[in-house]
Amino acid sequence: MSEEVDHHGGTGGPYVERSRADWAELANSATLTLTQETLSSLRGMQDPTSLTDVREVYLPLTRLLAEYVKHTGNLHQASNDFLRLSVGRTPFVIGVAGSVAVGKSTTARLLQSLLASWPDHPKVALVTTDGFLLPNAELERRGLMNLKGFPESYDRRALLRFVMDIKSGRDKVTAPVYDHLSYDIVPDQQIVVERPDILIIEGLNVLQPSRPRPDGTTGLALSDFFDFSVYIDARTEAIRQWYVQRFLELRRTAFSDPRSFFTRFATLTDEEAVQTAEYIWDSINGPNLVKNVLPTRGRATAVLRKGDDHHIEWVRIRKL
Ligand SMILES: Nc1ncnc2c1ncn2[C@@H]1O[C@H](COP(=O)(O)OP(=O)(O)O)[C@@H](O)[C@H]1O
Ligand SMILES: CC(C)(COP(=O)(O)O)[C@@H](O)C(=O)NCCC(=O)O
Repeated sequence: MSEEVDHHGGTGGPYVERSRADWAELANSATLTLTQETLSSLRGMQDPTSLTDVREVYLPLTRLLAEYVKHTGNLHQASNDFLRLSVGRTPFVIGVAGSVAVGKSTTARLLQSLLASWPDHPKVALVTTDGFLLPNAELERRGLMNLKGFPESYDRRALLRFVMDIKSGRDKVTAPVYDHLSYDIVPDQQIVVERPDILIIEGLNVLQPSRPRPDGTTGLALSDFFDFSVYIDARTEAIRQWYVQRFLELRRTAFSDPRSFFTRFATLTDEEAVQTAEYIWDSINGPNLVKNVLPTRGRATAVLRKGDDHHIEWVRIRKL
């Protein structure tokens, strides 16, 4: 294995970076139980993640996660002993962050499946933060319809309360549900999370710092309650291309569904569809990535960096 690569001044930076080849070696002899069929069902639209990628990238990541889960459990026990308490362990919370169209949902679903297949079969729940977006009617009222995905388009208080309730060890916590097809919150529908061993929370803004209050003080952030976090990274221009490609595919599929908010896009020509996707990217998702999402990358425990062809090229881990 080669020496660690470090872009932060010799060995002084707070991160260690591993090339894909070196990272892949860390899987050691761990066996992959995931089948091609399961992988296909977990992959997002146009996501080329292969079983080789799972073996070389995600398997080592889950081995590292197993260490974090085990040692967090030991720390919980030691803390209980010290405080002469016998409180139960709260769910281990993993945040998955990154741009729109970078492939967060594939990563989150893969992690859920791989972690759930550990020998002790932990209960692994997955919640996406889009359920905490304000309903379209409220976004319209606040003039935020063209800022969907920006921090201010979420009910941030409800999102923080959700994670705090999870970390309080509550038996049953609920989350609202978003539907990409109708492009809105689904009224009267909820996800129920009942004391999982592990909770994965995936979304653009999960690593956002808390926003300053009017008096200048700051409160708690979602990531204050994370035990581990993963940021999916790639060149901004590459993600823009993936967004446009996915939009073209959605035009052929989801947008043709009469229930879709975007039915008006189903009949666009290729050229018009590319222009529309580029416009949405350049006016909403691109600026959100640069202004709000990318600046949170340094807070992640692990960064998975993709090349322009979607394949993960290197992995960066925060030193402990
Ligand atoms: N307008 C849409 N209609 C239907 N599905 C969509 C639409 N936009 C995004 N999706 C789907 O929603 C999921 C999440 O997308 P996104 O938030 O961009 O995250 P990511 O690509 O990082 O997983 C993806 O599987 C994508 O295919
Ligand atoms: C729903 C999203 C904000 C993602 O939300 P997340 O789950 O990351 O909180 C995003 O996929 C989206 O729809 N953005 C709005 C601009 C667009 O239509 O691409």
